[in-house]
Amino acid sequence: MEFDTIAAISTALGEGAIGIVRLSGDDAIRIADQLYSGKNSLEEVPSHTIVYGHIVDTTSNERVEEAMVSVMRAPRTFTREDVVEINCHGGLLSVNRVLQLALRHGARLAEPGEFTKRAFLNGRIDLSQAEGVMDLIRAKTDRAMNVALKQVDGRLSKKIAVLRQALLETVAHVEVNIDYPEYDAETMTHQMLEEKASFVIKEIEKLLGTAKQGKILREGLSTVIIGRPNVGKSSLLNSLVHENKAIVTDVAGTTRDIIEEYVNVKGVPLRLVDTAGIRETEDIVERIGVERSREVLKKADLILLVLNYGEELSPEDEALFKAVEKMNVIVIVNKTDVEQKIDLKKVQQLAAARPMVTTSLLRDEGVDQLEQAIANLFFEGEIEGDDVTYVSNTRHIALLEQAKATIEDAVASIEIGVPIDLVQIDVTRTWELLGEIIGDSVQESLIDQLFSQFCLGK
Ligand SMILES: Nc1nc2c(c(=O)[nH]1)N(C=O)[C@@H](CNc1ccc(C(=O)N[C@@H](CCC(=O)O)C(=O)O)cc1)CN2
Ligand SMILES: Nc1nc2c(ncn2[C@@H]2O[C@H](COP(=O)(O)OP(=O)(O)OP(=O)(O)O)[C@@H](O)[C@H]2O)c(=O)[nH]1
Ligand SMILES: [Mg+2]
Repeated sequence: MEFDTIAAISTALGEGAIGIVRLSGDDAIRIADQLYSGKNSLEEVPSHTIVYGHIVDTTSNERVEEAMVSVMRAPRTFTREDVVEINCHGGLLSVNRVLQLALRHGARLAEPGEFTKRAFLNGRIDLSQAEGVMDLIRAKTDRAMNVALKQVDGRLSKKIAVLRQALLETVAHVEVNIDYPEYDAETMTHQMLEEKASFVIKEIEKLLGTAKQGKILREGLSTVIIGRPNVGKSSLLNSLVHENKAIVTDVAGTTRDIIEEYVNVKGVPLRLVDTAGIRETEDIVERIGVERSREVLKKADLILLVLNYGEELSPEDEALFKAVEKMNVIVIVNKTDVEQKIDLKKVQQLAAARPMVTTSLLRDEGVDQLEQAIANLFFEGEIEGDDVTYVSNTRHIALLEQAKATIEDAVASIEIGVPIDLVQIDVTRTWELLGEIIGDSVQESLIDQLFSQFCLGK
């Protein structure tokens, strides 16, 4: 495909040792050569070499920068187009000046994600790999990074290709039977179609089975701290974040609204939410906070329920246990440094099979056990093996679910004896839905939207 030549700063904006201006497109080398002054013209240097020289403002004939310039000719490049990377001194102004010069000489400022988009449009990577690139940039833990890296490598793409091939074969088979009945092609019987379909269903289920963990790795585990006023919820957030983010006081009702923080707990990324203590309240501001607390509660993946070691269990505490009955809960009994009033046996009963940890956040005790409990809950016995292909992207999950429903429709139709050429419509649709994951048959507007979420220069 042919596009215009784009340019952008591809390194983080700010001061750094080196900043890179990247150009891609048919004119990349010609444009860069106009700014470049060195031993040879860039048009003459062999592909995939880096050369030393200066960047010159031709209007004033002034040396703007000292640079190393990489020249990479298509198609063995990130975008499959000619690519030039100008490595400048990493001050914000100098990198910007070089970019401005490139734009003046005919390059167009790239849109966010446009380099990666070209890698996709030029067929070097498919859509799920491109989405992996974005996840890679955003990954907050090593595990999340490994998942993204596998996706960039095309692990998911290959799985999808196998399923689509199986579906395509059945469709082709039916077509041959319909169009050329005189050929003695083996008739695609209902049973054969059903076998292929159940293979596809099983594989989709396997992929969807990884979705929960995959999504957690990618987006973070939505974790909500709840408990009566003053039990130490905000102190807990601060301990896990290892910073004082939330205001802690001895006044019950200190936290009025919701505080959110990202933390990495032994490889598990948490989106940690501190709430206003859930209780009946007269204060109208606080009441709004309490209502919002109840709302976030509904969407949580994990609840940290905090109790006070120095107080007897109250009906409110028991109500909290009830409110989170069907959820993932870790019970934390805090303030073990004060005199015990709580009945731990009773807590154990209420906690049932859920993990329970005692802490003194004041003395920084028990936090490690708590972190271990969180990690165990999500990775015990299921540390990812190399053979697991995680599905972590909401778009992919939705498409897999639709594909599964559609192929299940096909199976249901087979079972009630619907003619095979009608069943085939569902099979074809399933093939299309799976194709959307890798970017086959997706609309241009969706592609634009997906890539626009990237950073500038990627
Ligand atoms: N300086 C620099 N570093 C970078 C990038 C970049 O664009 N520039 N990348 C940008 O994200 C990443 C590397 N990703 C890349 C992926 C593929 C190709 C590439 O040229 N692929 C060719 C084959 C190259 C070969 O085998 O020699 C291809 O697939 O056809 C380049 C970079 C990270 N580091
Ligand atoms: N003795 C003792 N005090 C603690 C401990 N953890 C927290 N506190 C104190 O308990 C008080 C309340 O702590 P917060 O973290 O603000 O409690 P909270 O649950 O967020 O309170 P609200 O936001 O008002 O609902 C503060 O004075 C803390 O210093 C602990 O382990 N031992
Ligand atoms: Mg608080």
